[in-house]
Amino acid sequence: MGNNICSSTVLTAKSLSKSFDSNVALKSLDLQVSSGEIVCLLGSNGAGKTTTINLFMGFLSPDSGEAIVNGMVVANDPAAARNYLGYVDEIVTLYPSLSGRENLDFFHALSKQPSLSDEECNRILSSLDFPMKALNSRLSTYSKGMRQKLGLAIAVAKNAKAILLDEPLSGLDPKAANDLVAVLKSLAKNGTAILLSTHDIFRAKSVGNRIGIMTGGQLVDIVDPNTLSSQDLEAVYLKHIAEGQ
Ligand SMILES: Nc1ncnc2c1ncn2[C@@H]1O[C@H](COP(=O)(O)OP(=O)(O)OP(=O)(O)O)[C@@H](O)[C@H]1O
Repeated sequence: MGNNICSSTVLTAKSLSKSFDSNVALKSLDLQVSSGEIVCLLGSNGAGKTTTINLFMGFLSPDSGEAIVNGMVVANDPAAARNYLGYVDEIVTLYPSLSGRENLDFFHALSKQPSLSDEECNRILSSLDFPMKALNSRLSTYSKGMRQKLGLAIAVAKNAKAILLDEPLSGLDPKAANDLVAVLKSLAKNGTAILLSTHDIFRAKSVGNRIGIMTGGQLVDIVDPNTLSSQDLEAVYLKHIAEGQ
C-alpha cells in the first residue's frame, strides 16, 4: 500500500450471496478491503459487481452471509453503516438544478455533520483538483469528471472510511480518467479504503492494489496487478471469462 497509515479492515464480505428469483447475482463472496487500499472488481456485464457494491451500501439485503462496514453488519442498520461510506455511482446522482456548492451542502447536511465553512470546502475541493470557478454553477453544466469529484468531495467531507464507486471510469475521456485515478490514489494514501467496479482492465491495473475478477456472480480470482503486465492481466481475465461461459 506504500503509505504510513496503519491499515485496518474497513469492508468485509463474508459468504455474501444474493439472488433475484432464480438468477444468482452473487454467490458466496469473501472479500476484505483495508484502509489505504484500492480494490477493483473487474468483470463482464452481469458479473455481480454492482450487486456487491449495493450490498455494502445496504441498498439490497443479502440472502445469506454478511456485508460488514467498519465492524457493523450492514443489514442490521444500513443507515448507520452508510455513515462510514461514500458512494459514487455511474451517473453520479446529484441535483442538476443546484450548484456544486449547494449539492455539497445538501448532502453534507444529510450526513448530520456541522456545516462546511468556505475554507473547509475549498480545502477539500482543491485536494480533489476540482475547478473552483465552477463551484457556484449549476450541476447540469458539469462534466461527468466534475460531478464525480463533487461526489468524492461529499465523501471526504463526511470523513468516509470507505468509498464505493460503480463504473466510475466508463464514459470518461482519457485525461478525466487519469485525473480520477490520481485522485483515488491520493484518497487511499490518506487512509480511505476504496472499492470500485470497472470493465477497464488497463485502468484497473494502474489504480488497483488488488484486482478481483468476477464472472457469473463469483469472485474467481484476486490478482496483484504489480506482478502482471497489462497483457498478462488481460489474458488472465479473458481466460476466466471464457471458463465462466
Ligand atoms: N434489481 C435487480 N432485479 C433483478 N435482477 C437483477 C437486479 N440487479 C441485478 N440483477 C441481475 O443480477 C446479475 C448481476 O448484476 P450486476 O448488476 O451486479 O452485474 P454487474 O457486474 O454490475 O454488471 P454490469 O457491468 O453490466 O453493470 C445480473 O444477471 C443482473 O441482471
